[in-house]
Amino acid sequence: MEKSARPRTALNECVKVVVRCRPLSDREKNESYEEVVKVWPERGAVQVYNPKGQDKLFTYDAAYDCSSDTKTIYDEMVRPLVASVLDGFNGCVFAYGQTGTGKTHTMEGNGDDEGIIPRTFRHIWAHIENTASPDVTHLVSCSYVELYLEDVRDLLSKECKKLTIRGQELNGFYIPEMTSIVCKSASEMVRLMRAGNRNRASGRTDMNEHSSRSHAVFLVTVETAHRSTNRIRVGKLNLVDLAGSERQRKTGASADRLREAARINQALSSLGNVISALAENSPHVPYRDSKLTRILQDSLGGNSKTIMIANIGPASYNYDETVTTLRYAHRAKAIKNKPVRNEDPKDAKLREYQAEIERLRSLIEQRKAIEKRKKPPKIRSKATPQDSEEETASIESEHILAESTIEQEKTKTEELEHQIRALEDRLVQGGGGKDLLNNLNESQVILQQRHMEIAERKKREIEMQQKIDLEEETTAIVTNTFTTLQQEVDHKTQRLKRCLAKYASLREEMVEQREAHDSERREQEALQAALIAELRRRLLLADSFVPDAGRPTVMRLRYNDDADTWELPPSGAEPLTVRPVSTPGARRPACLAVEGVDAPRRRAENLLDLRPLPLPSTVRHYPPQRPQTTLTKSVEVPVAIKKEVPVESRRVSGKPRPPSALHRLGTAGVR
Ligand SMILES: Nc1ncnc2c1ncn2[C@@H]1O[C@H](COP(=O)(O)OP(=O)(O)OP(=O)(O)O)[C@@H](O)[C@H]1O
Repeated sequence: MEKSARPRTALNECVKVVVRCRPLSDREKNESYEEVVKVWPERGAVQVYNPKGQDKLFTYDAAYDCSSDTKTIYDEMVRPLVASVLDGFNGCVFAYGQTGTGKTHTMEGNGDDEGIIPRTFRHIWAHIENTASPDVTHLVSCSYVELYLEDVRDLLSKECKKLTIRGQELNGFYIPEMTSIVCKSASEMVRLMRAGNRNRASGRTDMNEHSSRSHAVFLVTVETAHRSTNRIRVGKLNLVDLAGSERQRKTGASADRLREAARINQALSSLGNVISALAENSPHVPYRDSKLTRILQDSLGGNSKTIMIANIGPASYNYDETVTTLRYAHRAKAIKNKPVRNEDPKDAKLREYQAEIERLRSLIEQRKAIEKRKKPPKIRSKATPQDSEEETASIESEHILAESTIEQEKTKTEELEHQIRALEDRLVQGGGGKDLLNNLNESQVILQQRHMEIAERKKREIEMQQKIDLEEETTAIVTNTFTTLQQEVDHKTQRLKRCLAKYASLREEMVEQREAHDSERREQEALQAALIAELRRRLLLADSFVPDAGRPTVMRLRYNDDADTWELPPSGAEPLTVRPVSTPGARRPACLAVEGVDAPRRRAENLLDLRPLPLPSTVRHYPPQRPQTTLTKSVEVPVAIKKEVPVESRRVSGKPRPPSALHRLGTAGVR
């Protein structure tokens, strides 16, 4: 992601939230799970049957049931957003949901059901072809990154190199070294997407055969220059396929899958915190908490038009996760963004290319002018038989020199012309369209416009329906006239009952939310315990096998949060916690009195005792085996030697053993 221009004057626009429910999977059908989700597309509502209490009803900008296809979602919701991107706005479409609910299916597609990402490519190129004119120039470039285990990886680079997110909350975050490839057609973009997908981390879990183990962001940048106005508009579109939230007991994750799951859930929880903070208009939004929220900063509460697609499954055994996703999505509805058209931003590549083409053209002109002014090198006529041998040789060498100078000049000019052609080739100039206008005809454009109009009308219908539902109650009260007192009492009793029912349902909701929160916490604790156990195993291995010599270096490693790397501070930069002991041959001798913490000469310097707390010994000391000998009067080993020497003092003669990594970890979290 490149640094985006900050908004100048912006109108607030809420994040649009869409819910899509997938059909029951074969496995769910075989295990005879009930369907607990009912979608009301015409109301934009989703109802979830609650086995323990009242049903839950949530309303959104749109809701799609299991019979709907991605084409409908694209035409009704995403098409207007992509049209805005082509007009110079930033846009973001992100799919969120529990693992195995169809996020990748929605974003990338599956078989005949083409996903949102390839549909976007076709839409962009249809627009470029349709607006082709000598006045307009387009430049389309793509990048593809994934966030895997808190590493940002470039999916379009050869070795998926790790990238660093730069910037600050105030000016926005960006990824400067991300590969950006200029594309000339929709099929080229699809090829890029597929190449990136091959590099993407995925794996098998009990919930999904091909589960995405990373959050992926496909960034499309469309730059449009108008020659008549000399203005450049830059629209950036983030297409995000998040990894799914998952519960360890359902996915059966262990080892690497467990580590991935922990990171996925951590990033999603940070995303949830950002959404909550924005929805509640909190003064602090914790974007810095994870890389995912840094990448999505502009899309959530910033300069962008955003659509969230919440994917859910209908099976009863996923009731808790479905309700959590729906609550999450409902909260996101309140987020207000401030989109503005990006006009003439500093980092527009198109401007750079145009300037470079101009510079190369003027260079060629200059060369041509100089060549014209230059007198052609005086070349003597060919050697005659009367010329001496020396003269003949000099004339020939002059000839060769002149020819090579002319040749060099020619190649240089050709090189410059080639560079211009290469740059121009990257730009899609209107009118010069090779096979541009072949694919799309007028009627298709009209059809697309009609689609947008229908979608707009449908959206308004849903909004109206939701308003009507909301106002129905109030209107009934106002319009009711009562002929008898009893009638009024009955009506008011009915209202009271309804209010009490609502109150009860809210209380129930509160209890459920608390339970959900508790169960999530328990899940996180279990995950944390499993991870710490794994970490302790690794640290034990490190303590047992990393040689003493390398230990101090390892212990000096510090994590730099900003640069997002482990760093080794230069030696001597840190204050010493323990005074170094003298070595044999050194000026001062080492003795126990000097090395002890309470040594008088040490007291003034070490006010804090920074040594790690001792852990109970994990090593069992076996008594030395008595040699099996027939001698009755064996030589007794002196008691002083047999006595177990404490670990600390055993090392006094040499260097003290540096604190083990296990000491630093302590016993926290281990069961
Ligand atoms: N709307 C749908 N219609 C038919 N099948 C679907 C639909 N949505 C998802 N599926 C099927 O469900 C399975 C899981 O889908 P997918 O891999 O897209 O889930 P996901 O949410 O991306 O999972 P994860 O988070 O683990 O990557 C796939 O086999 C997919 O074909």
